Amino acid sequence: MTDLGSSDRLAAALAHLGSTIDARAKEGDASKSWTAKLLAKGPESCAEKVHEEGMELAEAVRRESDANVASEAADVLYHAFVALRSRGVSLDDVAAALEKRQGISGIDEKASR
Ligand SMILES: N=c1c2ncn([C@@H]3O[C@H](COP(=O)(O)OP(=O)(O)OP(=O)(O)O)[C@@H](O)[C@H]3O)c2ncn1[C@@H]1O[C@H](COP(=O)(O)O)[C@@H](O)[C@H]1O
Repeated sequence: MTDLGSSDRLAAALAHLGSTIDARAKEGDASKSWTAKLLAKGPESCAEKVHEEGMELAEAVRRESDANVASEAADVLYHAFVALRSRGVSLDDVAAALEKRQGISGIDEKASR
């Protein structure tokens, strides 16, 4: 099995994606931009897309090619970012949530609840 590895490419691509989504939110045209179209529909529609794309990723992990798994994961990340934007939750907020968990085992965290 291949390691996940760290990826400067992913970090750069996600930063670019975040900026693009912000730009579409500010001046996107819903007839030309999927992002603007989704954002215009509000958080409920964004949530539906996150759910749908999550199911598609799960299905790909179960029985599809590595390329499809990567593609569906990209769909999930994109739609998660749009959903965050629809709620006004920033990437810094997500980073803070991830940082708080660093070094804490998920098993220990669950046991402490
Ligand atoms: N990363 C994405 C991205 N991923 C997926 N999608 C769109 O999300 C939509 C998903 O729709 P569907 O559910 O119908 O598609 P699907 O799940 O692939 O199809 P099915 O398998 O369900 O049939 C498609 O129109 C995709 O093109 C994306 N649209 C935009 N981006 C990024 O956002 C940027 C701005 O895009 P616009 O806002 O459209 O200009 C783009 O340059 C990209 O960087």
